[in-house]
Amino acid sequence: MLKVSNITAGYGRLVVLHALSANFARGRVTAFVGPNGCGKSTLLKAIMGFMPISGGEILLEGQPIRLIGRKALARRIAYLPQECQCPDYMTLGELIELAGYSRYSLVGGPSARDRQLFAEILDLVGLADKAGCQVNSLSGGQRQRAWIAMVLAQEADVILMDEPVNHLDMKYQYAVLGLVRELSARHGKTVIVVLHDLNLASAFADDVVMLRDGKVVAAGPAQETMTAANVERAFDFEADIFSRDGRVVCLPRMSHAEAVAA
Ligand SMILES: Nc1ncnc2c1ncn2[C@@H]1O[C@H](COP(=O)(O)OP(=O)(O)OP(=O)(O)O)[C@@H](O)[C@H]1O
Repeated sequence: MLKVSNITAGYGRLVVLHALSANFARGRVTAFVGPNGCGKSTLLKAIMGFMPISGGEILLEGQPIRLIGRKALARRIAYLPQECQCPDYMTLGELIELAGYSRYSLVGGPSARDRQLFAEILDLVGLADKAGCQVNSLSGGQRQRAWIAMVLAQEADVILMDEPVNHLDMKYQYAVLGLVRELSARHGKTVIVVLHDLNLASAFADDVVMLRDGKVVAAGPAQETMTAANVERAFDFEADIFSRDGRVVCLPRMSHAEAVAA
């Protein structure tokens, strides 16, 4: 579905991604993990065409992304950046409606089907009673769910999410990632999600790509990539890896006292 082939990209003279390659199949969830500054967000921005790439190619169903117009791309890839903002006056209902703009005709707004979809999505993220509220008046976690609803309302086949559950409590972390996983499995969405929590990555992603310094340290099914050796290579951090109910669990070896001393 989406193929990142040997891409090199960065900011001015700073090269962040070094000949990085990764494949994303339809209907699979891939988690990108890696230390701060290793290039996870940069990769998502490069896929969206928000920054030039100096080498390599990004292909969506075989077509170079750089040749796809912005509106056409919005119908096919939805992107949730790390930081989202909207004007104070905007309500949640308006935000969701805005997300579907690439589907509307020039004169018509959302169709009855669109409105039905928006209501279902708000229900899914637990904000059905907040459609009339200003987005900026919601709590941090509610606002994050509002942004997630916005991305889902775009109805794109590929969804890119940069740390989508950072502000959420445990229940909603699981609810949101569970929902994303179900969308992927049931509707064949290709999902790429940047996560910091390796245990969430192993619980919800089919594949994990571990990055360090803009290069891939390991890529593949979570069970295979999340090994103690790979975690140490990527993060310079010692952890024990356990397997529970077919899911891998990562537990830092370092005690609180050792962390303070380090
Ligand atoms: N707009 C920018 N201009 C210049 N350098 C940037 C810019 N954005 C990011 N960088 C640099 O690019 C590198 C990779 O940043 P990026 O945000 O992709 O990392 P990340 O893996 O997503 O990090 P984090 O886990 O902290 O969110 C860092 O060295 C960062 O300082």
